[in-house]
Amino acid sequence: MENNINKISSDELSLESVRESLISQEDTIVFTLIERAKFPFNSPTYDDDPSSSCVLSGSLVQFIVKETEILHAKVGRYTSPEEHPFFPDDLPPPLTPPHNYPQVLYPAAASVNINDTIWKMYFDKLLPLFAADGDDGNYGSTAECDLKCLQALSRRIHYGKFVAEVKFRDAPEDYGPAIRAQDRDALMKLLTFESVEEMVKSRVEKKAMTFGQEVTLNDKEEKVKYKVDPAIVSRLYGEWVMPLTKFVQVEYLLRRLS
Ligand SMILES: O=C(O)C(=O)C[C@]1(C(=O)O)C=C[C@@H](O)C=C1
Repeated sequence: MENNINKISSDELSLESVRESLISQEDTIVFTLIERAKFPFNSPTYDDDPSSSCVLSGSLVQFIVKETEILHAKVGRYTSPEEHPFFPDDLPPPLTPPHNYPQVLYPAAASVNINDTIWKMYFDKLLPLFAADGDDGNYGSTAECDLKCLQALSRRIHYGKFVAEVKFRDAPEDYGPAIRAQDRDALMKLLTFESVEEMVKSRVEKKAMTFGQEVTLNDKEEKVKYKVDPAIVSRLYGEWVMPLTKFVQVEYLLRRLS
């Protein structure tokens, strides 16, 4: 079962419980990448200037993400402190009754949303690394897979807010002076654990091997094939997911005492 922070009250929050959630979210990220890799690149999905016969004002993927977020906003998705829309402007209010989320985060956390950066990273850097060249015409399904990847990455990266809150509560005497001095470098140093990062990279590579292994009944098959290159998943974490999670932590902490 997904380790959801909402089931954890503010008092039970610990570095261990938050790290457990990050570990569980790795599975979601690996599975969503595997699903996206079933389709080729399908470049018309990303065409900002679709043909004049098309009534969409942006790309197909923008349309799918925006319209899905409008629907999800109506059912209260973005009232959860774990969820961040990619197109936050003009979202409708929830039609569903409000949910009482535990107040774990400092209120200024709400202003931290780095989905623009995540969007660019996903489409400019990551997708070209793992989507095979080609066009099979399944643009709607492709955009739906992109949406799932983006949501999973955004959730994981913004989880940095919870990690930062725990770290602050565990050592206010260390973090307080750096926050008051608005010293980004000092905060980054305090919250970084290189040995943990190495473990995360190895684990996600192993998960990509385990979950994405092509299964055959031919025992003589010599070379095992993977649906998404495990080295790319490890690189995704090392170059983008963890640095962006740390960036969110710093942004959160800078606002923690304001
Ligand atoms: O586990 C932590 O302490 C985190 O801050 C999370 C995380 C990560 O993104 O996985 C980020 C920074 C640390 O250097 C190690 C790991």
